[in-house]
Amino acid sequence: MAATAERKVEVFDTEEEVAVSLAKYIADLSDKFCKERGAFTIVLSGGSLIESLRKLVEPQYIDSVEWSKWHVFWLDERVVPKDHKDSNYKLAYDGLLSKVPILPGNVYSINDALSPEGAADDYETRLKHLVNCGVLALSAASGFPKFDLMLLGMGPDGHVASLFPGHPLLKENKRWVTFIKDSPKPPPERITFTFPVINSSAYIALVVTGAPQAGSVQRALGNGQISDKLPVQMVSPEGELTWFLDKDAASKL
Ligand SMILES: O=C1O[C@H](COP(=O)(O)O)[C@@H](O)[C@H](O)[C@H]1O
Repeated sequence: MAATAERKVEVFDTEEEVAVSLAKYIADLSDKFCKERGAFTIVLSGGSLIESLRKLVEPQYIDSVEWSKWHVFWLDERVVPKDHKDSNYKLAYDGLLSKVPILPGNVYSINDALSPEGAADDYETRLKHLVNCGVLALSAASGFPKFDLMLLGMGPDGHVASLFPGHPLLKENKRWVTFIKDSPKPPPERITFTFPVINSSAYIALVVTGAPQAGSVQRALGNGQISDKLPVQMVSPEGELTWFLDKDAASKL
């Protein structure tokens, strides 16, 4: 479905250098899309990614980024209350959103009062509404929503979003947002964007730090021929894919 991605791999000595470079990358894309279309649609993951966004709250970016034009989404979310320790929304709110002047109405968190099925349906319906009102673009190539930037993390097992190795959801090709009730990583109930949505993105940053991830990074970026693809190997956007790795994550390359 998606055209072959333009892929860049950036390796930094430290996670601190990853965070510095990532902040500039995001700020530059924000500037580009705010100028081009008057809005910037950015998709956050949970996990270690949020800590790596810490440089965005420094004065240099607080004062220059057009935060009021940001529209913030989640690649995946755990179906727990928003104040629960496992909530990806809470993680992002505490680490970033509470510290920058993004309009509350432009932060699209899930309805945590619904079941996983209901929350996935509700999120997909809200995305369709945002396409209809022009906030969210639609990919002419795939017919799925085209976010300006997605920030992906990767688990040690090679999962991205809540799309886990060997799970049937890897093959979902109709839904924009779906749900899982048997996530191998707790908590079990989650909603997640599907691969057709991920791969319709204009830009994707895959941010991976730490030694436990090195084996999956090697499988994804090394030369070995392995027939069984890890979820991370299925990330192939219409636009540009950039890996941000620290030395530990890249240690087996
Ligand atoms: O459960 C999740 O895990 C992945 C990876 O997290 P990390 O802490 O290993 O970076 C994360 O990207 C996803 O959003 C989250 O729900």
